[in-house]
Amino acid sequence: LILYFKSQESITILVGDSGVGKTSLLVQFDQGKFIPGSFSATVGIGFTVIHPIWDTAGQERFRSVTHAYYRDAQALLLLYDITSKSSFDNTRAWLTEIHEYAQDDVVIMLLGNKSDMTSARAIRRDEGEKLAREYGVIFLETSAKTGLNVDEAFMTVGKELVRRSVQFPVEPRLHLHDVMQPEKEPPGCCGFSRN
Ligand SMILES: Nc1nc2c(ncn2[C@@H]2O[C@H](COP(=O)(O)OP(=O)(O)OP(=O)(O)O)[C@@H](O)[C@H]2O)c(=O)[nH]1
Repeated sequence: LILYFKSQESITILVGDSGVGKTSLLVQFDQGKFIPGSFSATVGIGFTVIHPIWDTAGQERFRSVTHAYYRDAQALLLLYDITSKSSFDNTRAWLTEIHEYAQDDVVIMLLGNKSDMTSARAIRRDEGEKLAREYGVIFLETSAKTGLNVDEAFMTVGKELVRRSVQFPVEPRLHLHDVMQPEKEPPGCCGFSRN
């Protein structure tokens, strides 16, 4: 699970089974490139200076830590791997957990990742669409490898957050300086004003 802090003090987190491509998707969005191979296990909560990202590696033993973060998320990207039926089946459990711990008005997006792997596909696009309809969430198929729909996914979430903030303005719940070490923040990073 990764926490991704973006402009306007919105917090987006990526969730989904291990290996579905959460880190790869974020790297593709952030740096516009695909770095093949698994990322070395990020233990506990890590930090990258490029953008403020917390990565808790999506491992079971960190679950209690990650539950606390659901509360502060304005948006959630829930990923499955289109070549892995179990990762797709588990999205229901993730959605249950999200509904239990996240805010009621959180923006949720279901992403079928690795859509470039057409010959190994195990989940049809319409199965993803159907699940998304059932839960009333937005759906896209993405590829962290080719970049397909990666920007669109983050942009769609951003637009939805703006739309909702116009309709239902709320005070930000978590300030960046509550969770970041000031000396690690690059000047002008992230469009936040510190107050
Ligand atoms: N072909 C293809 N491979 C991908 C894609 N996204 C990720 N991968 C590969 O899938 C593997 C897992 O990707 P990660 O980004 O580490 O997955 P993760 O969800 O962050 O995994 P955890 O950190 O264990 O939770 C790596 O070998 C990636 O290179 C994709 O869109 N297409």
